[in-house]
Amino acid sequence: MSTLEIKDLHVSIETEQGAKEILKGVSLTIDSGETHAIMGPNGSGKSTLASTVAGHPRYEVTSGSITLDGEDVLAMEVDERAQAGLFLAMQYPVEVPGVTMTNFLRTAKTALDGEAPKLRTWTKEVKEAMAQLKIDADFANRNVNEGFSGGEKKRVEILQLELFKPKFAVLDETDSGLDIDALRVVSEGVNRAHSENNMGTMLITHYTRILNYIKPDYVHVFVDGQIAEQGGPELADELEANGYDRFLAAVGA
Ligand SMILES: Nc1ncnc2c1ncn2[C@@H]1O[C@H](COP(=O)(O)OP(=O)(O)OP(=O)(O)O)[C@@H](O)[C@H]1O
Repeated sequence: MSTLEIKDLHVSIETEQGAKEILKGVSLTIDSGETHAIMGPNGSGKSTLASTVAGHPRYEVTSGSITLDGEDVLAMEVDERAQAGLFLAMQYPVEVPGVTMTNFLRTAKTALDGEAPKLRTWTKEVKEAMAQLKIDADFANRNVNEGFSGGEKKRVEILQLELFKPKFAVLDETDSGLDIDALRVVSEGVNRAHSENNMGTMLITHYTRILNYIKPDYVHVFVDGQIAEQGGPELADELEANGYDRFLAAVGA
């Protein structure tokens, strides 16, 4: 079993007015196989948490720690974090002109594993994963995310998740912009990664709809750079019914 542990994390960004603290002491422990949903109002710092775990240079960790099985994640470069088993699916996946999906997937898999996957089994695996995610075979020859619709980009993120087999995934608003069918297909991909690889997940979302498909073990309410409350799936239902008012009032926002 693996553990991703975030302890009393404080993160600032540099603005024109000087340093601004966005995360104000976040603690969260995710074990293999667990799904933790993070819900919170706009601007509360959810994406900042995701980007900090992934190692985005813009975010400065002023105190606290992130460890993966006791190893200091904050001391790792971005590629080392991926090699250690962390995966980030971003709110806005980037386009990579001039690099086909086929080349990208194989190059990334080689970099992650330290050796090239066997061509015959790999090609079969990619084809099967694409079919399960209902991604047309033509996409293999297209440049990464170039001209992909929002929903297509999200499917391709989950394709990577299934092929790269990370220990932990951070999914930042993977449900945004998905139609009902795509939401189901994408959720099934995440669920497969759970059951087949015992992946742990931090799932950032605004809507409880995705939680009908990907069942969270824990729900954390994120307000003003902190976790205001944690509970089980019933907490998501309360948020859906009542919004964030009671949590915002508690921090005086
Ligand atoms: N360059 C910047 N200058 C000032 N404030 C910034 C800058 N970058 C981020 N922030 C602020 O950091 C806060 C946290 O943003 P973040 O994207 O992490 O929130 P979020 O919870 O993911 O929001 P959303 O639900 O809208 O995606 C926001 O108030 C945002 O305006």
